[in-house]
Amino acid sequence: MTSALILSGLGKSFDGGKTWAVKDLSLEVAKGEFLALIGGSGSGKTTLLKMINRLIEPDAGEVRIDGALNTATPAPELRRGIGYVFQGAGLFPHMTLAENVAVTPRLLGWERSEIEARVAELLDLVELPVATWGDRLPASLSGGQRQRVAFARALAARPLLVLMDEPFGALDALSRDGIAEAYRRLHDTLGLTTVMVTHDVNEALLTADRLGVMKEGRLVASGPPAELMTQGADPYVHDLLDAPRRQAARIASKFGGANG
Ligand SMILES: Nc1ncnc2c1ncn2[C@@H]1O[C@H](COP(=O)(O)OP(=O)(O)OP(=O)(O)O)[C@@H](O)[C@H]1O
Repeated sequence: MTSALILSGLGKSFDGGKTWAVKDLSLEVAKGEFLALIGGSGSGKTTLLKMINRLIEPDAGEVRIDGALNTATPAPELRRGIGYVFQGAGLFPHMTLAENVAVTPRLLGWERSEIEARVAELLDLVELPVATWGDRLPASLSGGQRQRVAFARALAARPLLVLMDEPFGALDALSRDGIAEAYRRLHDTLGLTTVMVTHDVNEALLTADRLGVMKEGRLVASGPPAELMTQGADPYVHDLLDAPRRQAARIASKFGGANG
């Protein structure tokens, strides 16, 4: 079976080769897989993600999507075929929710009736039905609602590959949890392939099928959460994945007796 995504020897330097934000990175993502990229600040996660949809052009290596080089298609066209969700939603403030969701289908020249049906379907899917919510402007929504519209917009043109950069970053812990779960259901129902960059190790552990751990531009580990947590060969990977457990233990020891 063709992988959804193949990265081979990918590299990016922002200073003419003195240092590398991403270095010789190879990775395959299977169709239908949900991969979370974690790692410290500045480890190259966002740079890697943006090389997939060509918001950043690599200095080394190549990216294949469904077997085809991502350079075979002009970048704007390539991006219309890939869902992209980033922190803070990035909705167009002067457009209604329905217009925001319709942006890519419009650019692709879909029929008006087809666009309307798709917008209704997606706003339903993210539980903001078009009859009630379609004409609202983004400013009148909560952060979580805006983020749900951002998912609807990213999925409007039926991409099979979705890239997400800290998609839940601006939300409070409760909304974050609910929306991460809701997105995971969408991922499964629609048969998507998702690559998500996150700082939140808990979220990565709970949402993803596989984790990719980055450190100083390199992929230092990759595998299902359970495997990485138990093997823990690399001390950095172990420390990173063990952080939620250490926090839980500290909370338990601080408050454990409070409820009897
Ligand atoms: N446009 C740019 N120009 C120069 N340097 C850059 C640029 N974008 C990223 N970098 C550098 O590349 C390295 C990797 O950055 P990147 O944003 O990919 O890391 P990250 O893992 O996503 O970090 P964070 O978790 O803090 O968002 C950093 O050292 C960063 O300063």
